[in-house]
Amino acid sequence: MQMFAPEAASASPHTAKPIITLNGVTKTYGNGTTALRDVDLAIGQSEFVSLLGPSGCGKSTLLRLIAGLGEISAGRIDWPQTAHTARGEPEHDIGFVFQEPTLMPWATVFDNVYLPLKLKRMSRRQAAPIIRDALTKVGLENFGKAYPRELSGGMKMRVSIARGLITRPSVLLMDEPFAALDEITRFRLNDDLLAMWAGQHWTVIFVTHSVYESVYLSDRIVVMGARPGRVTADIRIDEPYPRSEAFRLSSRYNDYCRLVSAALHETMT
Ligand SMILES: Nc1ncnc2c1ncn2[C@@H]1O[C@H](COP(=O)(O)OP(=O)(O)OP(=O)(O)O)[C@@H](O)[C@H]1O
Repeated sequence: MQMFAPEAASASPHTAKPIITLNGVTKTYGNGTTALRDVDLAIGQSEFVSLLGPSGCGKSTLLRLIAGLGEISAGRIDWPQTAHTARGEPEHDIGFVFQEPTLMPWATVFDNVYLPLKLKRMSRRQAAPIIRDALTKVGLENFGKAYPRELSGGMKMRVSIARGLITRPSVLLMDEPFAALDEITRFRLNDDLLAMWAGQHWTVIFVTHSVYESVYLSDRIVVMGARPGRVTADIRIDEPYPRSEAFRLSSRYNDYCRLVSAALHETMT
């Protein structure tokens, strides 16, 4: 595996304690497909990590296993900083945002965002200020009463992000959330996501196919290769936040994109 580490140690979050560790994680599906083999990875608290790799290299599988959806075939995933229930299950809150906003079409924006709190048995009255705050953060404060069919693709994705964040999770898992959006909307949501992350500093694990998006957003890019899915490079984007259009237009951004593209190319050939 290639490691691209910066010369100088940078301040947190790079030096943060791991919040999730994967050791020798292997996943073989019932049909015999080995989606992941021997994945070792430590995700630091408050890191913004992108998983980048060709189609079928196991990015979504990895995200789902971290979310506790599906059995691991070998190896282990640990949450070293998290308390455990009496049954040994980690007590962490995870937010999940999918590529499709997956909103309930019959429910208003308010009710869509309310769902995770409702599942936690919080009353509408108690939840209302929390939902208003979340909708304000994603720029939809005036759309609580709207239905999904009345929203653009970007707005639906904002609702999905508000719903993913409503329980104030310590880890937000995002599976190609902006892949279906046009470039302008995507850039805007990239900026909004970074602004929210700067305020809260949850840990983000972000799956993408886009080198450009991963370099803009992440402080670390984990490149994966296929057949079997494994980590082939771990690249730090040692560039301060907040990031802006100036970073996107800078030569450093270009250099990082070239470096990451080369690592991706290598894994595919
Ligand atoms: N439920 C399943 N049953 C059997 N095989 C599966 C299942 N889910 C995924 N796979 C296989 O596991 C491998 C990894 O799939 P996964 O969706 O994790 O990759 P990915 O990197 O997220 O792909 P993409 O970028 O195209 O979304 C693929 O070969 C896929 O066909």
